[in-house]
Amino acid sequence: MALLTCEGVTRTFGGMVAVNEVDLHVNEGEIVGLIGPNGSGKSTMVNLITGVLPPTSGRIMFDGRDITGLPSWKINRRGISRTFQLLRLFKSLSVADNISMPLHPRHRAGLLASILGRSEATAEDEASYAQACELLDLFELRAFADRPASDLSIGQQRMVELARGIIVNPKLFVLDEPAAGLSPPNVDKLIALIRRLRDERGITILLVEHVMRVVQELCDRVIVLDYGTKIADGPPREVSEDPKVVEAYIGGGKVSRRARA
Ligand SMILES: Nc1ncnc2c1ncn2[C@@H]1O[C@H](COP(=O)(O)OP(=O)(O)OP(=O)(O)O)[C@@H](O)[C@H]1O
Repeated sequence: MALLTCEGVTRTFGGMVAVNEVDLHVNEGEIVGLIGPNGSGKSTMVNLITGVLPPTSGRIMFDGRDITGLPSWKINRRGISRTFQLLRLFKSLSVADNISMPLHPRHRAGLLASILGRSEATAEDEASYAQACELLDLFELRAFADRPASDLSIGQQRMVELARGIIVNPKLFVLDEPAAGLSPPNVDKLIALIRRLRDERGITILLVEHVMRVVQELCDRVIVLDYGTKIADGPPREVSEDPKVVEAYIGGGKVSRRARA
């Protein structure tokens, strides 16, 4: 069953069409890759799905409801979580605090009570800390719970970003280039971890990724964008042999192709 459906989704910036009439769906329990040359519209598509940007036209349905144009915090509450291309950790905060941060606005006691140090806030803080530690066990980073995020390597920081994304128990987790800058052993760890998120926690995954090994090994299905238009949608092996996809990549992305034009 489709958890996410985009119908005729378009986004323009001035006269430039970044995403052009895209139809796509992600089924419950699937790991779907969203790929394409530089500038093909992947990040814009992610921003439209997660409410960072409203579409210019088209409709986005999630879990049976229309989420088109909702702000990102509402979309997050409906069950879509995401990571960003650039790491967004608070380096001086502890690893556990970074992971539990998305829980705080949801707490009954809220930020003010937390500042005033009321006991209800303390109980919720303890519960958040325990949840963060449980995820740190899963990510094999438990020993770092109380250390500042700045003590972590880039690979470990990416894991912390993933943990922060799933602490709210999303139905759909959208990952924007999670393998960027990772060493090959860390890419292996990432692949295993994302698979566990789906298999053990039932989280559906939409993954933007340039590292093709991740896409080939992990994805059930791959959607390809080129110049904002969907040009392929199918199993990874089939898509990688599709002449339109080969041409899009050989064409080299927006810089060289627009220069050629
Ligand atoms: N806020 C914006 N204002 C104007 N143009 C934008 C904006 N965001 C994206 N674009 C343009 O939209 C097009 C698609 O960009 P987008 O970042 O979505 O592509 P991408 O496939 O994610 O690229 P990359 O792989 O390099 O991250 C590009 O031509 C980009 O310059």
